[in-house]
Parts: sequence; structure tokens; C-alpha cells
Amino acid sequence: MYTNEYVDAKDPSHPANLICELCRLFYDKDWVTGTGGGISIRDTEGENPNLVYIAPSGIQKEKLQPWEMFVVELPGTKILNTPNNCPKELTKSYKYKPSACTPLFLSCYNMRDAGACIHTHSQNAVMATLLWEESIEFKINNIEQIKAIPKLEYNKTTQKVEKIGNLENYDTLVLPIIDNVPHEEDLVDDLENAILKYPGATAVLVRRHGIYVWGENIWKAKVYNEALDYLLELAVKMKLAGIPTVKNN
Ligand SMILES: CSCCC(=O)C(=O)COP(=O)(O)O
Ligand SMILES: [Zn+2]
Repeated sequence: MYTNEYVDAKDPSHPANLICELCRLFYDKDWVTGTGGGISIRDTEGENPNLVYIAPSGIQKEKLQPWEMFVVELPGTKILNTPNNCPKELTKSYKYKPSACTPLFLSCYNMRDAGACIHTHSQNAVMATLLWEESIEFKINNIEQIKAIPKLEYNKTTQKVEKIGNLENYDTLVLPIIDNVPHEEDLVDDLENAILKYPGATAVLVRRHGIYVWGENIWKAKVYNEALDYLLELAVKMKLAGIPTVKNN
């Protein structure tokens, strides 16, 4: 079991281990298959809460090992740990690069003080962006599962977006949709503009690609991602059945 200053392979709740465990879970849900998608976790429980764990690019997410994680310190320009420094018997001389999602994950950490970010290639997210093809927003209301989504508001005093509770079932959940580009990292400007324009959103859809979801810690981000995926799947079915997803209260 490989361990160093940044990767404690023996602690199951360590971010490097949680990324591996959750990627396996998400793979079984078809959210991170074929190397697509990924998870990043900030070490909010550790000595330095500005350390962020990021998986390498182009690796089968269900086979990730804790020692394969990159570690960066927020705001994110400095790489503190790279799997390329691990013993050769582990790396087999493979040259690891950080995930192409890295700049997008960093935007969520820096702009929303997130504790974790999840990116999936869920077909429910992709189908929703296709069925809402002409729109830059996805909307749904009057569904019980909306209660799992946080209610976020800009606080003028702290100048931060803060969670003030959860949405009610009758509230309208609004997610911005941005258009895909050939290279994931080039989505960063559009993602940041969407985050600024939609302070109440905890996720951004990427048309014909997937979704980025963030939360105050990995367990909240996981719940938000699951609830959103449920709502997107339901919305797709409603739209195909001719049922409007938004109903006047
Ligand atoms: C078939 S995956 C294309 C890249 C992508 O969209 C993605 O989410 C994964 O990027 P990574 O660099 O983490 O492999
Ligand atoms: Zn992607």
C-alpha cells in the first residue's frame, strides 16, 4: 500500500480514497464510463483545507488508485503532489496529466467555496440538454425530490453565496446550460459566467456533454448530484410524454 505526505492509503475517509470509492460507485451508474467524468475533493477535514485532490486525465475512473491523485493548493496554480513521483513499479513509467476538468473544478472551489465537485457524463443530463435545445436554462418545479437541492443566496455582507436551507417542492429549480467545446478545459469561461449569473445554482449543465455539480463537502455534492440526476431523468420522461416540467403554483 503506497503512502506519502499527501496520500494516506490506510484511511478510508481520506479524499484520495473517497475519490476511488465514489468513482467505482458512479461507474456502476454509467456516470463516469469510458474515462469520462470525474470527482475532485477538497481536504476540508485535514490540516490544510486548501488542498484539493484531482484524478489524472484519461484513466478508467473505476480503476483509479489513491496514489494516482494530483494535489493542488487553492487558488490552484501550484501542484503539490503528482503521481509521476511515485515508484516506477506503480507508474510503469506512464506520464500522468491532471484531469482536463481541473480548471472547472478550481472555478467551483474558488468562486463558490465548494468542498467537492462532481462531473458526470450522465445520459439523463445529456438528454435534458438536447430536449431543452433552444434554451440556456433547464427548469422544473412541483416535484418532491427538489427538496434535496440547496437554496442558495448571495449575502451582501459576506459577499459570498451561502446556503440558507433547501428548496421546497413547489420552488422552481433552475440550472444554466452552457454549450460544449472541443476541449474540456476551454469550458471554463462559460462555466464561470454561468456561476456568476446563477448564484442560486449548485450545478451547470453542459450541452451534449454532461453536468458539473458542487457542494459544501463530498457527501452533500453526492446527494445533490443524485437528486439532480433523478430530476433530469424524470424531466426527460415528462417532456417526451408531453407533460410540462414547470407548473404555475
Ligand atoms: C471520453 S472523456 C473526454 C474528456 C471528458 O469529457 C472528461 O470528463 C474526462 O476528462 P479527464 O481528463 O478527467 O479524463
Ligand atoms: Zn467531461
